[in-house]
Amino acid sequence: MRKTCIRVLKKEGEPIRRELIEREILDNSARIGSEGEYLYLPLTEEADAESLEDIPGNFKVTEYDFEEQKGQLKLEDLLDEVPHFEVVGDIALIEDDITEPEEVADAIMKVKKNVKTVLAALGPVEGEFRTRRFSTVAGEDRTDTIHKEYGCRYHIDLERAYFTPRLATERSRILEQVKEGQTVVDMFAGVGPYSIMIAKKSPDIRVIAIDKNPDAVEFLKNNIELNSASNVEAIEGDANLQAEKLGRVADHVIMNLPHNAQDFLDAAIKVCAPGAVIHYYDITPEDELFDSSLKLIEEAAGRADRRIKLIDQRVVRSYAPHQFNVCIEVKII
Ligand SMILES: C[S@@+](CC[C@H](N)C(=O)[O-])C[C@H]1O[C@@H](n2cnc3c(N)ncnc32)[C@H](O)[C@@H]1O
Repeated sequence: MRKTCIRVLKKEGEPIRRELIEREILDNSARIGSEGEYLYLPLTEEADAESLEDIPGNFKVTEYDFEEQKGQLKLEDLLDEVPHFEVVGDIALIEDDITEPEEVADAIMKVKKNVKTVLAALGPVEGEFRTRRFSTVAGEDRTDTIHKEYGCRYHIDLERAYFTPRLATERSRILEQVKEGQTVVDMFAGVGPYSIMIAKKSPDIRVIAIDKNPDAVEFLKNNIELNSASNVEAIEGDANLQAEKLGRVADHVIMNLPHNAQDFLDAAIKVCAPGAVIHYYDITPEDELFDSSLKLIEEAAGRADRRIKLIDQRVVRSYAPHQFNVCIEVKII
């Protein structure tokens, strides 16, 4: 069957495949095509110019003759309405406001053969450590799993430490910016998805990964071993106190603590070598996406007699109605 699709170099295909899945526009009824150095990723009928906007990477929208993904059962065949859910390792996560969660969980396990457990979130991400509680709706009664992302493996317990697969593309975007010989300070490292992926790029990159949650740091240390990423130094503690001790070592500072990152800006700036880049994440309303956060960064730099140069500001993903997860990147001079 001939379909509209994305043509991308094989070596650059994975982030784009993930992005299409996240945007729910990868057509599962067709088998991904492979010819020479290219992959052909089939698009759903819903894919249009708007849904393809801002996908990072080099690709071309074209047509291709796909083989059908034979006999593949789809969630749409089993459910009147397919709710939003995400998969971490072999665990599917559904929201707590779903009507008939057992029916949804049953359908997910029938269609997604790799899913062994379906958990329903009992509330939003909360508290200092940004964790959530879950109840088991179907399958094995556990909250830990191994998640694979860009060739790295992460052992995660979803109740004990924060993790989302929805930032995979964003993490790879940061990865592109880090060069051999540089030092990265990941101030809120969690179980290590930014730190480990960056460290795996080159043994000549030094990563200092800080987190206050002792459970997250336990998983981070395991994941450093699991991925043989010995160039990551895991530090348990408060990012303000730990960063203070480091001096001006960083070429990149990752501040992935939306809602609260502003409380750590003074320490972040102190850790920046001249010309270092701060990757600052926030959750902001649609009518004020970047300006307030940028002002906070500028004020913090001023307090340290440093100047900033704006490099980039972008929406990473939508977070809630009229609210967005944004990333602001500034050079600290
Ligand atoms: C949104 S999560 C991000 C985790 C990780 N960067 C990721 O992408 O999965 C924020 C992390 O900051 C940690 N955290 C919260 N307050 C902190 C503090 N004062 N110092 C260091 N880490 C902190 C939490 O434990 C949590 O793991």
